[in-house]
Amino acid sequence: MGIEVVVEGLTKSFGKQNIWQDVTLTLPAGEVSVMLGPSGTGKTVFLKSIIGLLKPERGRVLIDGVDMVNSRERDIYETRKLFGLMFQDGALFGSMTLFDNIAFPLREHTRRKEAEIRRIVMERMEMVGLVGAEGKLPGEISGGMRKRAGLARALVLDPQIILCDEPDSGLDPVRTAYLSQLLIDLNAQIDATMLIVTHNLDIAATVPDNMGMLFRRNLVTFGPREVLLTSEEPAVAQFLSGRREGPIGMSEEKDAATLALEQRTANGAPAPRPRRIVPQLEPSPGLPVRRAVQRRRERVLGMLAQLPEAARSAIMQSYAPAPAPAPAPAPAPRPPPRRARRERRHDRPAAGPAADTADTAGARAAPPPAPRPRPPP
Ligand SMILES: Nc1ncnc2c1ncn2[C@@H]1O[C@H](COP(=O)(O)OP(=O)(O)OP(=O)(O)O)[C@@H](O)[C@H]1O
Repeated sequence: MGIEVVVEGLTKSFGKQNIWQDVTLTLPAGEVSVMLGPSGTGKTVFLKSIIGLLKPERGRVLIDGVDMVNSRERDIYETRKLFGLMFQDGALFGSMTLFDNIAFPLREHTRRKEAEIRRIVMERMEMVGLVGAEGKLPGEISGGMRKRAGLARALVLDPQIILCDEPDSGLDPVRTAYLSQLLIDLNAQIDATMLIVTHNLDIAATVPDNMGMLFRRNLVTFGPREVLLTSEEPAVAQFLSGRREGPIGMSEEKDAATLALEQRTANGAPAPRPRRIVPQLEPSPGLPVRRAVQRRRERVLGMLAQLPEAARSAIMQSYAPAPAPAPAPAPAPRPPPRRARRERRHDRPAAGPAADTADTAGARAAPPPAPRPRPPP
């Protein structure tokens, strides 16, 4: 099972530029979380801080008892082996085949024999649907395949925490939909804790158990997906509806004058689209159920009283038992005996739709016998 990641009071600056401050959240073990936020709000910096590649000046990131900010470098290095990283561009070595790229962490960090490495690499390539492309160079394959290769490489060391930085960047909507399914399928198969940074609203709507958003140097919110998806917080609502009207501007945030002008002219702006929570993706048929689902259910129901009303009702709806299937239609009445039928025919009014008897209805419902398939010429 994946490992819980506890972030407490994390603050990161580069010189005088504060990126975000006092970020506190927990990535629940084995669940999938998404971090949203306009460009430049420090999502990548957040991922790098979790894995200990960047050093925040305050706060802690606790993983299995190790603080990735303040512990000894040796402990941080060891704990980093629990992670799988998928970068925006796949970060593949251009001169190596996909096989060698994916095998790279195994050859670098383990003493496994080549036969064992081959088995693991081929297994991961199968998981991401790349079997047959082992000999290709990154430059010879599509962007979607490069992403999947990056994901396969992130998986070879059996990570318990997977960080994905904009896995959808550069992908068309169809490939993005496949990638969303792949992420859920992976979670079902390996039960790892996952954090995905993305701008993609389809991924955000269908993949995660939990969601958060960074804006204006703060974590606006983090919690069960329903909290963010029903949030009335202006920056969240604007981001989710992809509108220009709201506090998010071209350069991350608007100044007060622009916002005031916008509010004065708000009457002319198109009405925001109503928001609807779509169901979370299920693993593909044949895969195990996600073990995180039951754990999350218990966790979320336990915190229900502390959540806003809209989120509470969305959660209750999602956990409501599925409606019972509609009752089977009553069997058609049996045709009366022949004599009675003949008598009744005399009473019948003019023929029309109302004259639909069990006989005719039955005749209509029975499809004509299907023609037998002809053998091919
Ligand atoms: N090593 C660094 N040194 C100085 N500044 C940095 C460094 N890394 C990132 N930054 C700055 O931190 C800010 C946040 O960058 P980051 O890449 O984390 O944003 P992001 O939210 O991931 O953006 P995007 O969605 O566009 O990828 C930016 O202003 C960036 O210039």
